[in-house]
Amino acid sequence: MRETIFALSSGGLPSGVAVVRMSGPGTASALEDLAGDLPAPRHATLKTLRDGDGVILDKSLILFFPGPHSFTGEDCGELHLHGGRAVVGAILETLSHRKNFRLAEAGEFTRRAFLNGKFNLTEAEALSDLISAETETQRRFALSNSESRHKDLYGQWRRTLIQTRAMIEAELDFSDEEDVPGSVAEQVWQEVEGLRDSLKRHAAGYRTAEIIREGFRVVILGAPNAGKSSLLNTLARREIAIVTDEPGTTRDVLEANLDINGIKVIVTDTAGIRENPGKVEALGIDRAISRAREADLLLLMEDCSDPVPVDIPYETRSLKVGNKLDLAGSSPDDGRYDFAISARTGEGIDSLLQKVHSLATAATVGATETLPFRERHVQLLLQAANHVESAVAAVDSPLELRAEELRLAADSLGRITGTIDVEDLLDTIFSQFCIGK
Ligand SMILES: Nc1nc2c(ncn2[C@@H]2O[C@H](COP(=O)(O)OP(=O)(O)OP(=O)(O)O)[C@@H](O)[C@H]2O)c(=O)[nH]1
Ligand SMILES: [K+]
Ligand SMILES: [Mg+2]
Repeated sequence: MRETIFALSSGGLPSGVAVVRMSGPGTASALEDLAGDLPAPRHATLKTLRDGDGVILDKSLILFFPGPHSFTGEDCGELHLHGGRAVVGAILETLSHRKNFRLAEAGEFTRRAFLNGKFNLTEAEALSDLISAETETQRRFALSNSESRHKDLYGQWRRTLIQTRAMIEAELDFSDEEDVPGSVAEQVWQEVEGLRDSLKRHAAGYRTAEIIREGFRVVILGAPNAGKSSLLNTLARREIAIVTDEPGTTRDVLEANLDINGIKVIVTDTAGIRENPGKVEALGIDRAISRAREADLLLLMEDCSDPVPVDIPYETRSLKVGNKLDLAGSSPDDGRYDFAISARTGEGIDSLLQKVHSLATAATVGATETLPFRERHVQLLLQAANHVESAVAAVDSPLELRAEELRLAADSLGRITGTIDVEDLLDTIFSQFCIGK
């Protein structure tokens, strides 16, 4: 018999209300035993909940959602408890003693919903993103991905591939006849080549999705004492990094997550770069340089009252920032810096932030398009593109083989949304969800 799963689905305790959710065949009898009788479907009903010995557990709103019209497609129940640790503890304890009841694993409710056809895989992943969304851009992106737009797009591409196969197979069937129109094949292959390009272009859009989901990465680089850590603290509005007048204070990589007008930005402070550093500092400098390579934007910082430029090779977009404007007396030479600021007085910080915001916005404009938003999606898309490429390139191969490549490409696409067997992927995908989801 299928187990009934349960979990605290609301956040940390204590809280005003705590929602315990359950799903599975034992739901109705559990609600009945707890509340005395089963409430009408989908009607919030105030009930006194008791354990098996009749001891009162809590007075709470309870809901019953009979399957298949529920979140998971199974019978589901919700207990809206008083959000105390002992209350929730007592309820979970009582449920755990029921036969075939157990605590849900991470993402298990959503997994059951997926298996019952409530949504496809990308929609489930988008739901997980919606729960972790911290900024407006992340929220909107996750919501739009929770619609069927991936399934629509990949479905359309799969249909093209399947139709093409059908045409090739038709050609095979008639190949012993004289007047098979060779031009049909030509036109078909052109379309397939176009599809390969679309797949590649679409896969490349992952970078935009990554910036939205993970954050736009800004790395501050510069000589020791330029004021990098001071800038990080000013931007984060708290003392994340130690600031002293000693050059070489920061040895490690420090990060602050900012929400700049709805976009997640990760600012990284690094060890000051200089010749002949100490042992620990040298390791810090290596880290600084490797972070700089992954950055979306570098802030190359100098003390503008005493500039010591650093010279490292990089290809990333960068801005030159002159700090300690308050010490420089007057604005530094025109053109030497993109921005002159004082991490101490806050002068110039707003316009620097505005610039960072506009660059981050530019990097995320693609958010309204359908984009792959997991590494997993990209791998399958590139797999599909490679199969299509093999089909296109194998001009001298038998048509059967080329048709087979197209079938493999269509399957790769189907795996993204879970249209095609994905059993082996489910553990990895749903374990990234939180408990109770
Ligand atoms: N007057 C003035 N002093 C500043 C400003 N920004 C930083 N400082 C001072 O400069 C010194 C170095 O600042 P840090 O923020 O530690 O510099 P850093 O670049 O992180 O230095 P390292 O970690 O050693 O590479 C400290 O004494 C700060 O108080 C500024 O805008 N104006
Ligand atoms: K310092
Ligand atoms: Mg520092």
